[in-house]
Amino acid sequence: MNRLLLVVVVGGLALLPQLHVVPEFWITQLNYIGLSSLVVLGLVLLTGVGGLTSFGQAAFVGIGAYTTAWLTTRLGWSPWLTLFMALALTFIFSSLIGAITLRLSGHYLPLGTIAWSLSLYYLFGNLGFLGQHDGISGIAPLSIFGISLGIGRNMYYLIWLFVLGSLWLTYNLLHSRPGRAIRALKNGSSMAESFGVNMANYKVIIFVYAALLACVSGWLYAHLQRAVSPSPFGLNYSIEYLFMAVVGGAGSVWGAVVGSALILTLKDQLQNLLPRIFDTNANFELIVFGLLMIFILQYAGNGIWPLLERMWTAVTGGEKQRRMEPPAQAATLEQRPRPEKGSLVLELDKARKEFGGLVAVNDISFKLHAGEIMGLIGPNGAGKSTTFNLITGVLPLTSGDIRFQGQRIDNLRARDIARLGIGRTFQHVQLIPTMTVLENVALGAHLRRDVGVVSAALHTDRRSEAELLHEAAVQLERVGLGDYLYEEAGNLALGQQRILEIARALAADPVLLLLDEPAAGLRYKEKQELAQVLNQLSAEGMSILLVEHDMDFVMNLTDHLVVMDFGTKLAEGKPAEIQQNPAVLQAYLGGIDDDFDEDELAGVAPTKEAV
Ligand SMILES: Nc1ncnc2c1ncn2[C@@H]1O[C@H](COP(=O)(O)OP(=O)(O)OP(=O)(O)O)[C@@H](O)[C@H]1O
Repeated sequence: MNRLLLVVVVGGLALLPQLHVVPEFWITQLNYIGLSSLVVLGLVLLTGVGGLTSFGQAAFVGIGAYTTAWLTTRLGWSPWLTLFMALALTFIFSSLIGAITLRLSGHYLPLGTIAWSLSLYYLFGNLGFLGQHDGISGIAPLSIFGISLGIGRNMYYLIWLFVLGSLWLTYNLLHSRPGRAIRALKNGSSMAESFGVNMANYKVIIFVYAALLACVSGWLYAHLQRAVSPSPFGLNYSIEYLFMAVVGGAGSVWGAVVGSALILTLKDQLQNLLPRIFDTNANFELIVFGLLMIFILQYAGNGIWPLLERMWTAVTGGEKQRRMEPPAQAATLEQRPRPEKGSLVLELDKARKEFGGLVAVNDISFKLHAGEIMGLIGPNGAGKSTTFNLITGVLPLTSGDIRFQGQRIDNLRARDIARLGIGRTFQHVQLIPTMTVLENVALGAHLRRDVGVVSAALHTDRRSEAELLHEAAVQLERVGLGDYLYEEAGNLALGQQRILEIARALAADPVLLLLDEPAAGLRYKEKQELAQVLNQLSAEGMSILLVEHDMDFVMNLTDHLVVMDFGTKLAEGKPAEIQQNPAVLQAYLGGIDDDFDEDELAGVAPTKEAV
């Protein structure tokens, strides 16, 4: 949000209760909007950003509310102490169910959240010491420094202090090292894991984070309402929170406030208006909400906030200017030691991969040395990408072994292999399209700094963050994308997106670079520039293994080629030898692949050795 607008919003919020013309009803309404905003903010992170749908947030509100209700009324604890108790309880509970539920994928995950949310709801309603369905009443109001928060106008300040604080924490978190990993969750796990991100951990982290926000909301609710009963913690309310997130804009922190304000205001107005129109007390507002949901999904799939943001930018134009500034100068990240030029970097020994009855990689063996550029070529379906996935740990080997700098890696996970110094790009570009080019590349440097969630949320990570962004900018400059730092990655042409993937892989400071069809979609001049960058990297000692269908590009660039066909190694040697190899010519001329023709393979362009 623009700073000026932020000052206006915060100033307005602070002044509102002081204006006695503002009726008590609106203060109460704003208090409930604040309470909902806290829960919905958690959903923005969990569902909007992380792509994990939860129908159980109201249950966590219940844990916060019941903990303080019971401890203050039955044991006489201070409410401020119960806040920590409620947070601790929610932390333990959400970590446990998160670790279990988040293993589920697809529609099983929302179903799982419904299951435990219903269980908790019935637990609240049936436990005798929690007052069963009558709940607990007589909860004392909060007070700070002798000032009672028993009246709505005072409680308002505390609620909105929590809301603004949570918005700040969440915004910081999203724009940080862990935040980039969280934003990668939605795109599936293989890409981010290839840069060392432990995706399962981050899923649990955002689940717990969202649960803690809901718990705070419940704690505040109990002391505002001064009584708790199970009904506001049921499935209906969880659905309503999700609804608020979608309507407000599940991808942006302010969407939580906008969604909560819109839905609660609309609900209240409709509850007044509809009975008068239809002369009945039936819950017709639910029908209106259903229609509204269809309308929003149809015409503003990302919710209301992005529309408001776009309108504001169009009016002020200020955002554009700020975007032009490159990230601040920062210390250069330290590099891992490079292997001696010519030393053995990668060795595949009878690597084999079977998919059921299909042998996609059939006992392939080859060696790659430091500073060498090796090409892996072959017709479509030859097993090249599968070989890449075996090396990077995305797929497990059926048999054989793979060694990287002497260490066996075929039993390691993708993120552990990334940690050893293997960077990669993907055959089908895997970027986070709504994230800037700079942030996408910074994700590649994930393992080079160790910033945790707490430090990111409190924004004490400034130095590390500046170093990561600086490194990302340096790599983008190196591959020729320095003019696109703040462009959304999804707006780049496909060829540029491939180059962006190379910059991201370089940001990981790899010893070995695996490039899957890097030249696809590039124009002639761009290919030449790419070849120049790769040659320079190789001169610096980087080992490169690339899969490529463009024969001119491969023959000019590589030192060594391995040719695959139907999963088997057909030939291996220098480009000039491969061009003359009868078996290779036969494989390409057999009509298996349209990408090749005889002239192309025969090397119309001079090969690297000839140059
Ligand atoms: N996950 C999978 N499950 C089953 N079969 C697979 C899987 N991945 C790849 N294959 C099959 O393995 C074979 C090799 O595929 P691979 O993608 O490795 O070939 P490729 O040489 O990279 O082809 P292209 O040049 O078209 O990308 C193909 O027959 C493919 O259908």
